[in-house]
Parts: sequence; C-alpha cells; structure tokens
Amino acid sequence: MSQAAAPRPANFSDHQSEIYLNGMLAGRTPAITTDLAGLEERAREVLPPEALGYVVPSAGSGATARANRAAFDRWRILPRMLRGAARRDLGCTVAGTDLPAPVLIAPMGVQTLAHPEGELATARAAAALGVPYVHSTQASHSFEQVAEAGGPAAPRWYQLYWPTDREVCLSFLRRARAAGYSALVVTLDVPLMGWRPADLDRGFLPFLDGVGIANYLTDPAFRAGLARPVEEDPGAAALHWAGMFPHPQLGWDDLPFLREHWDGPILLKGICAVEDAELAAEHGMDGVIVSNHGGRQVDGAVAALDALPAVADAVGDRLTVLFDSGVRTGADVVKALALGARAVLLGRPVLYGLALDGQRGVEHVLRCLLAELDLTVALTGHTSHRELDRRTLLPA
Ligand SMILES: Cc1cc2nc3c(=O)[nH]c(=O)nc-3n(C[C@H](O)[C@H](O)[C@H](O)COP(=O)(O)O)c2cc1C
Ligand SMILES: O=C(O)C(=O)c1ccccc1
Repeated sequence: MSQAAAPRPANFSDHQSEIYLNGMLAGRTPAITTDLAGLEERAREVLPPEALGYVVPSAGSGATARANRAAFDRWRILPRMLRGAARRDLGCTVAGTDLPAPVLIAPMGVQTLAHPEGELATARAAAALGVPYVHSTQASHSFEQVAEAGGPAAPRWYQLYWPTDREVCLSFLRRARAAGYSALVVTLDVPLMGWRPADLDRGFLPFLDGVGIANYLTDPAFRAGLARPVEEDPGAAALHWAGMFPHPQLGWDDLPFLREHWDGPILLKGICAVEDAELAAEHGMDGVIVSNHGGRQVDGAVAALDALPAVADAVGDRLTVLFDSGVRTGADVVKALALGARAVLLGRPVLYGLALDGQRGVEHVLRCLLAELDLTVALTGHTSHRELDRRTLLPA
C-alpha cells in the first residue's frame, strides 16, 4: 500500500500552476496581464487623463523615475543550483508586524482617482493576502473606513504627513491608534510638493477639489478650525487643508514629539543619504524607508536602489531598513533584498491593478508579484529570502 504523500505547504508560486491549469483545463486566461512590467501600459489605456497625469508621471523631466529603473537594470541575479529549494518560507516580522512575504503596500493617497472604491478596494485586497496596507494621510477614505474595509485581523500601518496644526496631528495619531494601525511611517520627502508638469499643465490638484482629504474632513480638530461646517462650505475646507499641508519648517528636533505621542514603531520614509539614516538612529527611530518617492519629488535625484546599500551598511544593524521606488517585479524585490532591504513597499503597480479591476486587480498584482518573487528565490537556490545577500547579485 502506498503511503499518502504529505500535504505540501503552499508556496506563492502555486499561483503559476493555477494559471496554467485554468488555461489548459477550463480555457480561462487571466483578465489582466501577468507581465508586471507591462501593467503601466495597460493602465494608461483605462485611466482618465487627470488621474493618469497624477499617478503615472514623475517630477520635472522624469529623470529620477528613469534612474530608479536603470538602477535595477544594472544588477544581474546569480542563480545557484542543486540546493534543495522545494519549500520556501517568505514569512518575516517587520517592525512588529508579521508578513507573509517581505512586501507591503506603499502609502499612496487619493486612490479614488484610479478606481471609485479607491483605498477600500486596495485594503480589501491587501487583507485577502495578509499583506500590510499603509494608509496615507492624503487618502480619499478615512482611517476608520479603511480599517473597517480590511477587517480587524488585517495588518495596517499609518503614514503621516505632519500637519502644521499640532492638534490635528495629535488627533490623527489618536485615530490611527484607535483604528488599529500598528506602526507609524513619517514621510519626510514632501515638505513641499515637487514640480509636476503633468498636473501643472492641467492646473489639477485633487485635494483642492476635496478629493484625498478624507482624514481631515472627518477630523474633529480639523473641523474645529473651520468657520462653517464642511458640508456647507467644502471649498473653504479644502483651502484650510492647503494651509495645513506643506510643512517645510519641520526639523529633526521635532521628532521627540512623535515619540511622545506614538507608542509603536516609527519609520522615516524618504531617506537616501547615509547621514540622514544615522540621524534617524540617533533620534531613536525604529526604521527608515529608503525611497525617492518614486521620482515624484526631486528631478535628477539619486536612484533609490543606488542609495540602499550604503544606508543598509550604516544602520542595518540598528534600524529596520525598508525600500521603495521602482519595484515592478518579483526579481526587483530579490535585488532590493539582496542589497540590504528587509522588505519592500510596492507603489504604482498596485494602483495599476486597482485601475484595471478594483480589488480583484490589486489581488492579481499582489499574487503575481509574490509568485514571481517566490519562483526567483527558488530558482536562485534559496529556501528563504533571508538567505539573499550581495553574493546573489553581479553588476551588469
Ligand atoms: C499616486 C501616488 C500617490 C502617492 N501618495 C503618497 C502619500 O500619500 N504618502 C507617501 O508617503 N507616499 C506617497 N506616494 C509615494 C509612494 O509611497 C512610493 O514612495 C512610490 O510610489 C514608490 O515609487 P514607485 O511607485 O515608482 O515604485 C505616492 C505615489 C503615487 C504614485
Ligand atoms: O502625490 C504624492 O506623491 C504625495 O505623496 C502627495 C500627497 C499629498 C500632497 C502632495 C503630494
């Protein structure tokens, strides 16, 4: 009598077999391309011009976003053979949060531009896979709505754009805590908005239309500063936001205030310089996110991937080093991890999936990215992404 085979633990790459079987046995093919690098092109076909102009392009001439991609292309992966990689474990704990794989969803505001359900659809998709969702201060849905959409078990972090009004800032931190956001991401690279010709040419800024300021409009401290209720004068509320959003006077000395009022992990997003990573450590932060905001801020900035190794070398033993800007495929994730990131944040591809098919579209993008990541880990001879290091890469 033959012994029943032990059930094989699911690998993310099983998604690949599902796709083949669906095609061969049921004649069903994926509704959206599995070519993750080709998603932008598909999304361009469905996004309305204003949304397209906000989501896809970058600051100035677009040089930073191009540099982000070029930096990935300058590294080549070195596969290793015969190392027994049948089962992979991509799970990890980052800033106190358990992740099924070293991937989070980057904070991105105003997601109703991509799809009417906006952040709610993305949060549901993230929850379906157990991937942490990072809620933007500039979201088109509130803390509470996004938390409810994800459900109580879904891991979630909050990304702060520090309003000039301290009471509003405190209220945001309180609401985030109460709604179950466990870690705080403080984005530092938008003290002012970058020069974005695609939006400027249209004179388009969604927030001034009341879109992407849901956290503010639902906030008691924000509403207390309005002469008339939001419902009666939404235009004045949007202008009140505009007076509160840019905060270029912030300095390192302001960080103790956050420590005092946030009792979970704090990560600084938008760090590229080693000196700033050192300052983050000196100021008692828990982590940094190496990022140039997907090229949306400084035109001609250093590619985030080029900044990563030195930051990881300098503070990786003391701080959690995460990475975003330019990640498009599972192989990209492998490169960022090999260069020192503990996990990566996925940006625009999530919005492309959202634009193409709402929650289902985001789930598709996540499943494909995790499947390709898992396959790349296996094909390079590893059983865990934790084994990746600089020996995994060669310069192109
Ligand atoms: C439409 C859009 C909105 C964004 N909004 C925010 C935001 O509210 N807060 C933030 O910290 N970063 C924001 N980002 C930046 C992302 O968190 C991330 O750094 C960037 O998208 C990474 O680059 P990539 O999309 O090219 O991979 C936004 C990015 C996009 C594309
Ligand atoms: O669009 C962005 O990249 C972003 O993070 C932002 C959010 C609010 C105002 C300005 C920029």
